Amino acid sequence: MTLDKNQERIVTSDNLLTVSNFSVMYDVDPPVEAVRDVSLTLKRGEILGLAGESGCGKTTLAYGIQRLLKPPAVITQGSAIFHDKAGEDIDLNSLDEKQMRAFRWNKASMVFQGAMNALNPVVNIGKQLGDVFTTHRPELSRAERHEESARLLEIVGVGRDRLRAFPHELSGGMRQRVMIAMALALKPQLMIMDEPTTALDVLVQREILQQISDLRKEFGFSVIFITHDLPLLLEISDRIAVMRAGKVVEINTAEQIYHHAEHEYTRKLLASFPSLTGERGDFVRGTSSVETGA
Ligand SMILES: Nc1ncnc2c1ncn2[C@@H]1O[C@H](COP(=O)(O)OP(=O)(O)OP(=O)(O)O)[C@@H](O)[C@H]1O
Repeated sequence: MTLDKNQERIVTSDNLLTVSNFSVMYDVDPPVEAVRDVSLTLKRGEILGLAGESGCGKTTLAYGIQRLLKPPAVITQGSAIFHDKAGEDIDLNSLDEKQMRAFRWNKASMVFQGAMNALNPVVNIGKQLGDVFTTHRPELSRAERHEESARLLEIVGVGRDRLRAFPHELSGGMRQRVMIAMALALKPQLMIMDEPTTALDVLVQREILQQISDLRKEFGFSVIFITHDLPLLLEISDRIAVMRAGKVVEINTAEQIYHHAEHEYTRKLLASFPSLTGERGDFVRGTSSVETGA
């Protein structure tokens, strides 16, 4: 990867996140070992897809990394280390609640499935975006907040002219773009997206994903993208981690996963998507994919 001159000395590694031996249990009767001894790394600027059938632990892993899990979930072992671009290694386990909240907005943000429904229906979207800056960038003036919010709406393809729109005046796709704008507001280094476009129609979904892929090149953030839509992951991911029953059974580039899957379960998963196996099965990777050298 190329580094700009100022960063050259402080960025020590190409990895943004190192997850080691991470396990999560739901302490119910009988206990559910939802994530079992997962280790993986996320590179700077890459899109890592988390694939696997419903219930395999994708969401639990992502929430666990972000310390968003609530009881009965218990992290039973392992660590997640964030390699900040300022050169510091942050052990997410060591942060208290307040530090973790700041971390979540500033360094790593999250877009959930159905996030668009989380917008406040009686507050216009410009104000809702502006509130992110009021809370986390109190040094900005009102005019600067306004300009930043407008710029964000522009880059996610909503348009600055919608600043005063209320959520109900926007389509589902547009509202989801607003949520992505919020997640991008503080220029995080990591975005975790959990089925962020599942509720949207296929064309809108593809358009938004293409945009995310372009934006991460422009802004240099990494993405962990969760979905059970493997064909979609093959299109947009640089690498894919396949999960089964709480474990990562295979992790490799999208091309390798598609053409040379090593694990029998990965091959089975691929075969379960007719669009990948029939004559029309060749998936087309967008021009936006990057070579990670993984
Ligand atoms: N609050 C809970 N209490 C008990 N078990 C839970 C709880 N939440 C999740 N689980 C279990 O943990 C396992 C992993 O669930 P998780 O939601 O992480 O999977 P997933 O791969 O994200 O599935 P999906 O794609 O359906 O969201 C499943 O067996 C699920 O039933």
